[in-house]
Order: sequence, then structure tokens, then C-alpha cells
Amino acid sequence: MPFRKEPPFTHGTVTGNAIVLVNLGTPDEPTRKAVRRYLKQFLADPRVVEIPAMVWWFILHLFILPFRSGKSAAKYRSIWTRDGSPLKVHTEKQAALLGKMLAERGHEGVKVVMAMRYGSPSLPEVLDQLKEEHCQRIVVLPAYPQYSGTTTASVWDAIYAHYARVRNIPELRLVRHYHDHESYIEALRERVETYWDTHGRGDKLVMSFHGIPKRTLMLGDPYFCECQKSARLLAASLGMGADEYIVTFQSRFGKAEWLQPYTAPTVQELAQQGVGRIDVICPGFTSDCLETLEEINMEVRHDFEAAGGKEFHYIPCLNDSPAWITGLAEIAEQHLIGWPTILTPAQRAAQKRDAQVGAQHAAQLGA
Ligand SMILES: C=CC1=C(C)c2cc3[nH]c(cc4nc(cc5[nH]c(cc1n2)c(C)c5CCC(=O)O)C(CCC(=O)O)=C4C)c(C)c3C=C
Ligand SMILES: [Fe+2]
Ligand SMILES: [Fe+2]
Repeated sequence: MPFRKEPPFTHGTVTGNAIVLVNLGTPDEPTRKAVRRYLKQFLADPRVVEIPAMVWWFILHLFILPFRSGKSAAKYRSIWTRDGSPLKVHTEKQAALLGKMLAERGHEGVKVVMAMRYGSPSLPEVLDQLKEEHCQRIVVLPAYPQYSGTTTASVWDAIYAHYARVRNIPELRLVRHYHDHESYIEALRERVETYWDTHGRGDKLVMSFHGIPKRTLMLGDPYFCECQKSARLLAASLGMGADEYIVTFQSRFGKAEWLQPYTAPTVQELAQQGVGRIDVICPGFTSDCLETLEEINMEVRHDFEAAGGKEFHYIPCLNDSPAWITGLAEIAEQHLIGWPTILTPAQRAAQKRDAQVGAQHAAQLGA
């Protein structure tokens, strides 16, 4: 297999650092065609659907893509913004603000860019661009606080696959999770309390996480336990007792059993038990997206109200809240340790000397 072409390099070029904020991905447009293209890439990932490849190929192409693409496109249309898909808009903003915040905290030469695991901008195109810009140290920061093989490890697969075709590989740091990081929990706490300050407080706080198949948990995926820990830490930071909140799992896909309790039937039961007002937060999603804005804030809201619930309050994701941008910066900083992002005067002088010597060297070589 041929290696990808290396960009021209001049001795003495100052090499840079980068943070790649990677999110799941989203369709380019809320059309049947674009959603089909996105779902095809997403659902063909063997990390996401663990069924023998041939069998799954037939199910995917004969049943899932023809029927789901149109339905999902209609859902995407209901949340689409003038700037595009909410997931992408929020992730892009987070990346821009994180770059700004790191600069304000004294880091130099740290580029922050966003990439998507499925769809665009793709990881390969973003990693190629960073190479063009001589970034030789890269932190890959998935937008998922809780590790799962279905999400985090799939990002790593894409990174490994890309660099398997690269001759000169940068230094890499892959962030596994931050489900119990104090800055993440603090940003969530601040989100909930700010919401309560403005809208009052409900009878129950529902913490709804994206589900995965139960089998995946039984086979050793730590995602469920990490969700429970995030929920417990958030509840503790809010001073809540065990009966004041509940952890649920949403977005079940297919017929197999997924992590329980499921969000929709749980909120229906709460309504039937006479719980008048619930507040719902989705701590596993750092950006609002189809799963929060449509599934939770439209479908699950309807389920709750149809079952007799009086008030359904959806608390938005962390998105670009200042506390979360600070949180991202603190998480990023832990993974930048030891890299030359905050230079001492001596290091700066050495860098300048390197560039001069490099330029002389290049001139001697006739480069
Ligand atoms: C937050 C973590 C996520 C996990 C874990 C996860 C697992 C997982 N997802 C599917 C199937 C679908 N997910 C879809 C959308 C979607 N999923 C996540 C996050 C996680 N998924 C996000 C952020 C989104 C929203 C994307 C957006 O564009 O806004 C979809 C597509 C939408 C639809 O057609 O319903 C599917 C399908 C599986 C099978 C799975 C684990 C096995
Ligand atoms: Fe999903
Ligand atoms: Fe969904």
C-alpha cells in the first residue's frame, strides 16, 4: 500500500500543536439523500453494529437505509438551523472558543479544529490539513465524556487507519474519557443551577444518556458504568438525594434489548405516578443534536404530556456555555502537559536559533 505524499518540509520550520475535537457527525443537509449517505457510513461501522458483516449488509441495504433515511431526514428538518445541523454548529463554536481560551491562558501555537467521525469535515481531511501546517503534536479529544467502544474506540480506529498510510506520523495523544472530570461535572452543575434559577425547579431530574445494546455492556464495554458515575457525581454536586433524580437511556436502535430503563416509558410512568414537572438533561451529549432536540425535547416531551404530565423542561446541553469552554480548556491542558505550548524565554530563543540554523542548512542544500 503506498504511503500518502508528505508535504514539503524546510529545516527549522516551527512545528505546531493541535487539538482535534471529534464529534460523531451529522448529515450535510436534511434531505433523504444526504441522510442516507451519512447513515450508510455510520451504520456500516462494525463498532456500531456488531452483526456478522454479510448479514448486516443485507439488512442495512434492504431494510434500514430505504426506510430510515426519509424518516430521519424529516426529523433533521425539524431541528435544522440557518447555519446547518445543530451538532456541527455547536462543535464548530466549541472548537473556536477553545482555541481562543487556550491562547488567553498563555498557550501558543495550539490550533483547535473540529472533525467528524462520519461525514464532514472528515478525520482524514482534517489530519492531512494539520500535516500541511506542520502540526507534529496532536491531542484527539472526542466529544464523548463517557468511553464506549461504539463511539470513542471508533474514533481511534479512524485515526489508526489514517496513519497506517502515513510515513511521518505526529506525536499523538488520544483522550479516552472525562466522565468524572471535575470541570465536566462543574459545567453540568452550573448548567442545571442556572436553568433552575430562571425557570424554577422540577419534581424530578431525569438524566437521559444515549443507550447502547445491553449485550455490549455484558461483553465488557464500560459505558454504562461511566454514565452512572457521571450521574452520581452530578447529583452530588447539586446536593440531590437518590430519590430526586433518575438515570435513563434513550435512542434505542433495532429490536435487541438496550440499556435500561428506557427514557420514554420512564417519563410516562412518572407522569402516571403524578409527578407533575420533570426537568430533563442529557449529560452524555456535549452538544445539542437530533437526539436531544428532536427525540427528547419533542418526542419524549409529547410522551410525558400525553401520559398526564404537566410540565416538561428540557435543559440544553453544555454547547458553548462559558463553564464548558473552561472545562474543555482544563481537560485539554492535562493532555498538553510537556509539550512546548507555553515557552520560557530560553525556549523561545532556542526556537529562533533553530529556525535560523535551519534556514542556513536549507540554503546549503539548495532547498
Ligand atoms: C453520546 C454517545 C453516543 C453513543 C454511545 C451512540 C451509540 C449508538 N448510536 C446508534 C445509532 C444512531 N445514533 C444516531 C444519532 C446520534 N448518536 C449520537 C451519539 C451516540 N451514539 C449522536 C450525538 C447522534 C446525533 C447526530 C446528529 O446528527 O445530530 C443515529 C442517527 C439518527 C437517526 O437516524 O436516528 C443512529 C442511527 C447506535 C446503533 C449506537 C450503538 C451501538
Ligand atoms: Fe447514536
Ligand atoms: Fe434518536
